[in-house]
Amino acid sequence: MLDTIQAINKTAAFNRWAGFEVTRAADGEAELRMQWREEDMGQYAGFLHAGLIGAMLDTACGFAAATVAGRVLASHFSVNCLSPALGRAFIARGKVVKAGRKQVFTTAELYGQGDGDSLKLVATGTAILVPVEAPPPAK
Ligand SMILES: CC(C)(COP(=O)(O)OP(=O)(O)OC[C@H]1O[C@@H](n2cnc3c(N)ncnc32)[C@H](O)[C@@H]1OP(=O)(O)O)[C@@H](O)C(=O)NCCC(=O)NCCSC(=O)Cc1ccccc1
Repeated sequence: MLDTIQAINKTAAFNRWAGFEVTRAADGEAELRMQWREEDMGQYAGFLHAGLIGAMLDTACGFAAATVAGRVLASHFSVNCLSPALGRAFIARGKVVKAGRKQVFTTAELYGQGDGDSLKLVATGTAILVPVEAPPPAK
C-alpha cells in the first residue's frame, strides 16, 4: 500500500514541487513529510504559508482515505492554524475517522520539526472524501 500511495503522490506536479514524501500509508492512516524551503514557502512573517498548511493536511487526509477507499476526491476540508508554522521540516499525519459507503471522514495534524526530532503541533484539519470512479478518458 505504501508503494501505491507513493506512486500516486509522484503523479501530482504540485506534490513534486513541494517535495511531499509519503513516509507511511496503511490501514486508514498516512504520513507526509515536507522539507521547509525559505525561498518560496513562506508567508509575510516567514511562517509556512497557509496554502501549504492546507495542502499538507488535505493530502494526508486524502491518502489516509485512499488506503481504505481507493480513488477519492475531497468535497470539503477545513484547517485550524494553532501556532505559527515554523520548522526545518513539516509532518502531516492523517487518519480515517469513519469510512462510509458514500463519504470518508478524516482528520489530520500538522507538526513543525525543530532542532533534533522535536515536533510541535501547529495545525489541525478535517476532510471529507468521496469515493469516485476513474474519470472518463479525455476527448
Ligand atoms: C466527486 C465530488 C466530490 C462529488 O460529486 P457528486 O456529489 O457525486 O456530484 P456530481 O455528480 O453532481 O458532480 C459534480 C462535479 O464533479 C465532477 N465529478 C464527479 N465525479 C468525478 C470524477 N470521478 N472525476 C472527476 N470529476 C468528477 C462532475 O463531472 C461534476 O462536474 P461539473 O460540476 O459538471 O463541472 C465532486 O463534488 C467533485 O469532483 N468536487 C471536486 C473535487 C476536487 O477537485 N477536490 C480537490 C482535489 S482532491 C483532494 O484534494 C484530496 C485528495 C488528496 C490526496 C489524494 C486524494 C484526494
